[in-house]
Amino acid sequence: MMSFLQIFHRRGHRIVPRRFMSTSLPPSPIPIFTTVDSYREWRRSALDAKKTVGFVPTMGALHDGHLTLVRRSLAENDLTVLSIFVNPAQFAPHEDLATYPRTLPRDIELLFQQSYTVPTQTAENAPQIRKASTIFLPSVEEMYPSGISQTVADQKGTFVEVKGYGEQMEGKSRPTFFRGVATVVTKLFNAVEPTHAYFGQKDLQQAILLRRLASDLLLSHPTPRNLHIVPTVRDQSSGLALSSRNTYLSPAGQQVAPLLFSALTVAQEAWDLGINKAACIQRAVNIINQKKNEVQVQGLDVKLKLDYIQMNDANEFDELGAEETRNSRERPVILSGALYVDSTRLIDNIILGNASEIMY
Ligand SMILES: Nc1ncnc2c1ncn2[C@@H]1O[C@H](COP(=O)(O)OP(=O)(O)OP(=O)(O)O)[C@@H](O)[C@H]1O
Ligand SMILES: CC(C)(CO)[C@@H](O)C(=O)[O-]
Ligand code: BAL
Repeated sequence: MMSFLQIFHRRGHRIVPRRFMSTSLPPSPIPIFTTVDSYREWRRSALDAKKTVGFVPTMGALHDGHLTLVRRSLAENDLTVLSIFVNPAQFAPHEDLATYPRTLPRDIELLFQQSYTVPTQTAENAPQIRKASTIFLPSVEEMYPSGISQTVADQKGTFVEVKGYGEQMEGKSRPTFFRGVATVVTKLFNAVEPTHAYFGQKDLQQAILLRRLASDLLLSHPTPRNLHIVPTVRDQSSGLALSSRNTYLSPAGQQVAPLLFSALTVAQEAWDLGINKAACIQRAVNIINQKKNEVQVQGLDVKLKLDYIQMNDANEFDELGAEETRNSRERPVILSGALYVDSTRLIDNIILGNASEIMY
């Protein structure tokens, strides 16, 4: 049987699948597949070799949040695949599809730096070091053979909707977002056939909705149980959740961006004291308003606009009633928010209650 590397052609330190020797790709020590067919050839050999495949879907512009998902996958799977695809269907026509950061050469470099040393049973065995196995980098045409319009009314072809779970929180502000995400992730799962898949808590509604999708569509690659959610990685000193869109922030914007997490933390503290939902959220809103005043007094060149702060059931996503307290809820609650810092929309969340019911 051919080894994994035998199906690639080596040229210097660049390794690309034989079937795709494009000059438009940057040099990469990690094999890059740009078509589903070529990826499937690799996937078949992984299947024959009975290897488990961990999958980390991304839109690129990698940071330590993504890399934490990669490291978890490396630790839990024989092979790890990372996809980079900026999915037009999840961007509304007025959103930032055109300007979304695209940093492929740096992404490849960062990914290649990640490794996991498999613990060995005996001192004689040489330690096995795992690194990412492949990057799946499809074109828009590859992912949307029927074409794709960002305007839902103009779309033709097959789309996936998770009804009842995409209208709250993020879905209220971005009504077509989860349709786009559910559609592309279904396609990615079909193409990549992962044993395990890894998503970040920063986009918690997305990850829980995708578990629902895996359950409703009876997926086996991955099963809902094998769709994992990894805690949000934050800037150590400010608490700001890492996000590709943070690169849009001006210096003044970077200074105030940790505000969203601070406001959520204040609401969490109030909730833990037994204070009701409406009052918890009011305390968080007060923190934001206070900062708006400070910004004005200090003459900082930055505009803040709160989109929402909400509390929703972590399974059904129904919004909590104003009078509810921690005593009225047995199951975990998502405390989440979105804040515009100038035109950059930042999101964040904290799980209230038993997070281990969700975070696995
Ligand atoms: N700070 C983070 N901690 C943990 N996971 C994260 C973090 N940021 C992103 N992820 C996860 O990485 C995966 C890919 O996310 P994506 O490529 O959209 O990056 P992003 O930083 O979330 O970008 P954006 O700025 O567009 O929200 C998602 O599952 C997302 O939840
Ligand atoms: C899951 C995802 C890769 C689908 O495009 C995207 O929404 C993201 O990066 O969170
Ligand atoms: N991380 C979520 C991707 C998006 O906002 O489009």
